[in-house]
Amino acid sequence: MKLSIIGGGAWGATLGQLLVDNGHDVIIYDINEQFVQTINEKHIHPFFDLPLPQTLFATKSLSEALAFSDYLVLAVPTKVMRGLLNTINNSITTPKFFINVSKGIEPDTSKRVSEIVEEVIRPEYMAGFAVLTGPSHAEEVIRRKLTLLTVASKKESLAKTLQTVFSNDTYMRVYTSDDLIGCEVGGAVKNAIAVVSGMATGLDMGENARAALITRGIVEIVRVVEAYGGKRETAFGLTGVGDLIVTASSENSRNFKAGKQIGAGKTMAQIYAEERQTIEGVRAIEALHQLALKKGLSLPIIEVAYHVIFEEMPLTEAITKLLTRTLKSEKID
Ligand SMILES: NC(=O)C1=CN([C@@H]2O[C@H](COP(=O)(O)OP(=O)(O)OC[C@H]3O[C@@H](n4cnc5c(N)ncnc54)[C@H](OP(=O)(O)O)[C@@H]3O)[C@@H](O)[C@H]2O)C=CC1
Ligand SMILES: O=C(CO)COP(=O)(O)O
Repeated sequence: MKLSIIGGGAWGATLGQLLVDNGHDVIIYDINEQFVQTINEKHIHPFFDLPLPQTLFATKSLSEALAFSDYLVLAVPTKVMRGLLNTINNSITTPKFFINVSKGIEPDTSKRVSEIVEEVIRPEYMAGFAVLTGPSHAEEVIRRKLTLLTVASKKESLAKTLQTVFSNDTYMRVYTSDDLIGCEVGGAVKNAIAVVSGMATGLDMGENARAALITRGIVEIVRVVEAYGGKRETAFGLTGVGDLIVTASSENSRNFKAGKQIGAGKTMAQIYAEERQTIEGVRAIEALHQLALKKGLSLPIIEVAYHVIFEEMPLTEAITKLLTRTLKSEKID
């Protein structure tokens, strides 16, 4: 099959290698001239300094990427997603399948990527939508380490096709799901919880506290998944708990590392100045804070992060706020 990857950063370029390993023809589109050159001339991953397949080709031309195939893998940060989709909508001339691999929720609108795609792309050019997500640090997939993902779509046939396209017998096994909402939401909320887990680690609160945050974070994932109309069971699968486990305590996670730096006293401005790569969790915290207000959801861990990051509340004060809430039963409601 032919596929076009839109965004050649850590994840997009890694998926490029996976798809070439699986025997597909791939083009990567990225706005970053240096990334495109690195992929085409040095055959090196732009972030990891590891070899990429010689047949993996990158371009700075969106029209070339759109003309190449009918399958668009959306691998850009969610903050540029709407703008990019508008450009795509103005350039496409044939229907496309959209496969989102980014993880986030749009602040202000509280929209998931599937909703943004549906809103922006003219219906006659929308062949189908799927999300491919789960616990998958690019740092490991690029080294062909064993990884399980889930592909979800309202169209069962599309999910099944993509399951075959992305799976292989050596390091990648893909499951299907019919719960598009649950899968999309899990990936976004776990990033927010990973930031808080990093904060606790940066503050040297200990492993008990981190386990507590991760476990109570699962409750917040469940609440958000259900608030969007997703299934509770999805929150406990690869795209929820699975992705939370891999993100919320890993030095490979940009979200966890950003949280750690906040815990150690850095401001977001300092962190952004030092980190080239996408930190989705901070934007998710803003979006989820707004969602909690709109829908009356109880998301205390995410609220703590919001106070610290967006209202400059000292982290220790935010934690006291969390601990002095009314005592209650552990059950998920
Ligand atoms: N890294 C990982 O392990 C995983 C990441 N993801 C998700 O994938 C998404 C992308 O993450 P990741 O690859 O890590 O991020 P990176 O920051 O590594 O890469 C993003 C890439 O998109 C490019 N880009 C930005 N704006 C545009 C645009 N308008 N058109 C085309 N390309 C653009 C960036 O270029 P420039 O640098 O010039 O801005 C950069 O090359 C995120 O939502 C993330 O949560 C999901 C699973 C795993
Ligand atoms: O989504 C990821 C792993 O599944 C990557 O997480 P980070 O963006 O925190 O690095």
